[in-house]
Amino acid sequence: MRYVSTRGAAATVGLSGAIAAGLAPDGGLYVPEAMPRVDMPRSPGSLAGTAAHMLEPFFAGDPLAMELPAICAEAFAFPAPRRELRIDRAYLLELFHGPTAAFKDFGARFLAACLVRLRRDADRPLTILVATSGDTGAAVGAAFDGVPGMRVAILYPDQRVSPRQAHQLGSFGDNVRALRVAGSFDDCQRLVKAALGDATLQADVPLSSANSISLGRLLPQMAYFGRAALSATQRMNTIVPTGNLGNAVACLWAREIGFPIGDVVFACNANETLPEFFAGRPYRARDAVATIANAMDVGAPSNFERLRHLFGGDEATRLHGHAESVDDAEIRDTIHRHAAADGEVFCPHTATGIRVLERLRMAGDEREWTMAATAHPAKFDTIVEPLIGREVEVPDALKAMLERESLAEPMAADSRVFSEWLRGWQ
Ligand SMILES: N[C@@H](CCOP(=O)(O)O)C(=O)O
Repeated sequence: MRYVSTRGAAATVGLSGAIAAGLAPDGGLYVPEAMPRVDMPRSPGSLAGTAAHMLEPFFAGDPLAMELPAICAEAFAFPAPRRELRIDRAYLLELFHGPTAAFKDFGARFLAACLVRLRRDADRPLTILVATSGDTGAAVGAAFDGVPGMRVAILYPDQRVSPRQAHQLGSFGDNVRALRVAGSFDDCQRLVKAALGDATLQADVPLSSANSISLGRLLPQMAYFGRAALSATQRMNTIVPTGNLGNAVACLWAREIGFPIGDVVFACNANETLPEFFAGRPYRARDAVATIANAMDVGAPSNFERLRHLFGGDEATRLHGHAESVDDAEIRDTIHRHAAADGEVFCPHTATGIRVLERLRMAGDEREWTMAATAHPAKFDTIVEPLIGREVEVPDALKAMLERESLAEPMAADSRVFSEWLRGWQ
């Protein structure tokens, strides 16, 4: 399998090359030259087993192919149950049972397992850059914490992540440093992409990415959608809360390779880049606005390039997807109402998906839907607890992380300042 850039101006590469680079040299995102078709397993099997089966053609011909089962076993070491909600014909795909209580744990651990193998003989450390609006950074920090030969720089928008997320981001060992950037998530993403595209900087400081721009993050995210779809009794219509569009593209790729996934709807917060596009207006990236579903505060979703590439242009993309915007008042109302009526407690991001389901029901849609639950509500205690009138139990791994010391350094939203900081990291 070979990979091409969405911008079409970079040489094709194998999977290891694409994972090592993170971003293509022309600034585009790597995608498979042709999407494979995968035979459906007879029964769902384990999550790690489904992942290895789904990803096999993507690894074909690559030095990592032999190690794929071991990589999957390391990454998919905790469950992703699809459980029936106490809401009519609705299921929740719980993706928050990993060490940092968000879906990003799967992809971050998969990427770490790949990069450790690719860098076995490297004589210089690799610095992994990650822009985060709250969840990715901690997952990547946890996956690379203390790993020899690997360093992580986490960039997050200062004051625009939840207090517990901020604590997590600064709670790792010396090889993981948290930078609180004076700006938005989109500024953080710009700094990361500028650094990755700077050949002179890369000669001094070898860099890679751990955002969903990296195939090593995106490909494994197909697995839990595929596994969940196999366990459903009919094609799995799916609502995916989304910001940077990584999870949504992973779900669509899983459908594209043949897994029984039906309609896919993107649930967004008040950041309207995608809802506006799907409503027929031209794609217009802008700076993110702050919301209580902060991990989705993205104004320029990186994976939009992959979406457009998958369907071949704007009109075709609009035919295959749909996006809805949910504002903070609706998110609050959804969390409050469901806790009171049926005892279901959702994080603000998952609540956007639940709200979109309610809109579908109001429009007469009677079908079965599955909502991706992106993070554990305990990460957003300051928002959720006042709405539900009680404490949310904190998962053990998150509790342990919150007991550690936490430290973050200030960083200007300026790529020259960031490059110098990287050069100065001894
Ligand atoms: N929602 C993210 C933003 C970055 O997304 P990614 O999937 O590209 O890493 C976060 O929580 O940081």
